[in-house]
Amino acid sequence: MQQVSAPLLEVEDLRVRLRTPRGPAEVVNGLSYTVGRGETVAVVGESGSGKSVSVLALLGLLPARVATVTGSARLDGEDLLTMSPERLREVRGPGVGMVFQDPMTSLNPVLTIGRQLVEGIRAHGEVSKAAARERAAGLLAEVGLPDPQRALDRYPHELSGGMRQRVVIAIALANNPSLLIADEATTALDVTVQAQILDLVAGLQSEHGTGVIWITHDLGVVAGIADRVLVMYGGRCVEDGTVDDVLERPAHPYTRGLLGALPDLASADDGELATVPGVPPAPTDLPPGCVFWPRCPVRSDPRCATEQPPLAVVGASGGGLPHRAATWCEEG
Ligand SMILES: Nc1ncnc2c1ncn2[C@@H]1O[C@H](COP(=O)(O)OP(=O)(O)OP(=O)(O)O)[C@@H](O)[C@H]1O
Repeated sequence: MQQVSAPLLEVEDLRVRLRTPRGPAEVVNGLSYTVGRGETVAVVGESGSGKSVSVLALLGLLPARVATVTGSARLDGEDLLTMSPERLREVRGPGVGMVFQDPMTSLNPVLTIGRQLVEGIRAHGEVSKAAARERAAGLLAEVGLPDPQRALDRYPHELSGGMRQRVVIAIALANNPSLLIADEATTALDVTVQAQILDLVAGLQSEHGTGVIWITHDLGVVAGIADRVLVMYGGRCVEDGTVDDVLERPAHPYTRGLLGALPDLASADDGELATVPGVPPAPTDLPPGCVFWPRCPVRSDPRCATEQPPLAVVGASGGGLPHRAATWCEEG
């Protein structure tokens, strides 16, 4: 699905600095991207590249005493980063659905599944309790929970991890959000259930024009659901473009490493992002030039070590969408 009107979400120059015992950590460094209505943007990158922190920052979920967030993130024109906490809470419910890796962080252990779903549904619309319960059971069936009526009366600890994650997904989808943020949301689920969830999300997108940010390590999922891909490294976007551009014609040595396209650089692992030798830079001590320079086998330009490459257009593809990469290396 392609973006047709003004983007649903416009993130501009997002920066997150965390206070850590080892000094300030620049965890997200000038991230800019858009998500169109009905569009899916996959965010990929190694552990620690700033993917989770960047979406937590959008939703005001980082504790203010340790995190400084700057930039802007306009959802339907309204900046999430400067809105009042009350307004943000209003927007988060029906406007943005979130699914994070650990379902227990999203579920209240002392409330039944039904109560949590029904409360979510009723908080944002005039719905009777009975109708909300019906909708809750329907949603649980849609995410593949067996015996949804019975599941409504259970507490989170009575369900398996996979079941709990499906409940969290049902809650996130309950109000047909305009934006869905999923952070490794289906990683722990088996492939059949994962396929079911991805279908459900695709249905929501075509019916309601939901924009999706999908953080994943799974290249099969990226290839299957993403319209565009954003590759993060060291808190920066090092490459973005349509799914075909990034997966078929990766321009950044880091992306090529992740895709196993640089045989010296990476070892591919069944459908997962490949493992690139070496470790990412500490966010308290980022290199002055290209953020990937210390691990890069290409280093074909003298500026690699000293000057940070801008995210520049490397080619345009179908629909005129740019393919961008932040590298000095000619051959990528
Ligand atoms: N509460 C925190 N305090 C200090 N540093 C943190 C905190 N949370 C995250 N970080 C640091 O921020 C950086 C980015 O972490 P983040 O979780 O966003 O990475 P990620 O790309 O989402 O990784 P993963 O794929 O493992 O979820 C890491 O260096 C991490 O150590």
